[in-house]
Formats: sequence, structure tokens, C-alpha cells
Amino acid sequence: MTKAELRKIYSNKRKALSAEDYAILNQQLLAQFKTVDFSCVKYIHIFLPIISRREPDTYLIINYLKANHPNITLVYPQCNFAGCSMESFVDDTDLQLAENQFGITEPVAGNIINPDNIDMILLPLLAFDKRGYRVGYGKGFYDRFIARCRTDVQLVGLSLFEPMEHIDDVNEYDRQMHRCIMPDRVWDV
Ligand SMILES: Nc1nc2c(c(=O)[nH]1)N(C=O)[C@@H](CNc1ccc(C(=O)N[C@@H](CCC(=O)O)C(=O)O)cc1)CN2
Ligand SMILES: Nc1ncnc2c1ncn2[C@@H]1O[C@H](COP(=O)(O)OP(=O)(O)OP(=O)(O)O)[C@@H](O)[C@H]1O
Repeated sequence: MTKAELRKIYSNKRKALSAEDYAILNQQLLAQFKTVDFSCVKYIHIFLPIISRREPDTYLIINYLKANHPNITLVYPQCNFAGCSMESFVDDTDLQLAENQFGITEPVAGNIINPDNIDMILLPLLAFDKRGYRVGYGKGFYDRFIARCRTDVQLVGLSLFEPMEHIDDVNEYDRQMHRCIMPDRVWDV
């Protein structure tokens, strides 16, 4: 299937989730997240969720990391829609967040860090395939951002749904994820 077809199907699958199912899936996703090895991770890049679009609730993950891995620095993306680029802001006392026009909470002030510091990126996605390719909202924000990171950056997807067999229109900029966390297991590529 193509990315455009998958965006439609998986947006609808998300909309069909009841509030109760969504809450349960997020708790299960957190339980799977806790099994990941963070020993080589000093900086982790985490998207802030669009709850209305039923994205994985990364606030649960953020709270877990702050409580259990206080030595890991959390960084959050700020989008520049003009160039489909992103900058990363550290979660420290200077950080200020606000909601943008697309309903994404993001940094508006704080300390930017260079992408080559980042050891792990948690990736939002609408769908992914068994090879670890992902489909996002289609603007290439993450493809562009990953291109600025170290080549050994760990790419970890978060998905409330199972992988599909094959995304047909993968392009030269797409990078395979190393693993994808789902509510019932971790998919290792
Ligand atoms: N929580 C979260 N943050 C993220 C992403 C994400 O998937 N989730 N992104 C992952 O890449 C980037 C944002 N990508 C986005 C791409 C499109 C739209 C959007 O609402 N598009 C409109 C059409 C906009 C237009 O063309 O003018 C739409 O789809 O209705 C929003 C965010 C960076 N931050
Ligand atoms: N490093 C890059 N430089 C220039 N263009 C890029 C780069 N990475 C991606 N693109 C372009 O951005 C667009 C991304 O489309 P694609 O359908 O792959 O988005 P996506 O992966 O679903 O979105 P996102 O990464 O925002 O979640 C494509 O047109 C692609 O050619």
C-alpha cells in the first residue's frame, strides 16, 4: 500500500478508538517502553503528543523517564513549518511550551541543542511496515531532522497498532527505524 492510502486508513483507525481503549493502549505502551535498554542514552528526543489525534501519550513516558532515569536529558521538537525543519529544546528551567496552530505543544523559549548530541529519537507515526519504514503526516519533518543527527542515533517508533507488510512508495530520504514499541510487544527490525 502507498503512504497516502495508509494515512487515511490509520487516521480512521485512530479516530475509531474509544477514550477507554486509548487509555488502556497507552498504559500498555508505557509498560513495553520500560523494557527498552537506556544504558547508552544521555539525550532522548521525544515528540509531545496531539491527544486529539490519538497519538501515543508520550507524557506518560516523559513522567516515567523523569522519575526513573533522571540522568537522561529530555529534548522536545519545535517545528518550522516554512522549511519543514525542527529544532530541539532541552527540558530545563528555561523551557516554555505553548500549543501551535496544529494542536502540537512545542517549545517557544529555552535552550536549543545540536542534533548530534541526541542518542535516541522516539518517532511519531501513522503506520509502519515490518522493515521499519514509517508513514508520518507527510511533510518529512523527521526525515529531514534525522539527516542532521549522528548516523548511530537510535530510531524508536511508538505505535498503537501492528506493523503492516510493506509500504510501497518508500523514498531515498526514508530511514528504517531500529525498533518500534507497540502495546503488546517491541518490534525489532
Ligand atoms: N506530536 C507530533 N509532533 C510532530 C509530528 C507528529 O507527527 N506528531 N510531526 C511529524 O512529522 C511533525 C509535525 N508534522 C505535521 C505535519 C502536518 C500537520 C497538519 O496538520 N497538516 C494539515 C494540513 C496542513 C497544510 O497542508 O497546510 C492536515 O494534515 O490536516 C501537522 C503536523 C513534527 N512534530
Ligand atoms: N532530507 C531531506 N531533504 C529534502 N527533502 C526531504 C528530506 N527528507 C524528506 N524530504 C521530502 O519530504 C517529503 C516527506 O514525505 P513522506 O511522505 O516521506 O513524509 P512522512 O515521512 O510521512 O512525514 P514526517 O517525517 O513529517 O512524519 C518528501 O517529499 C521527501 O522527498
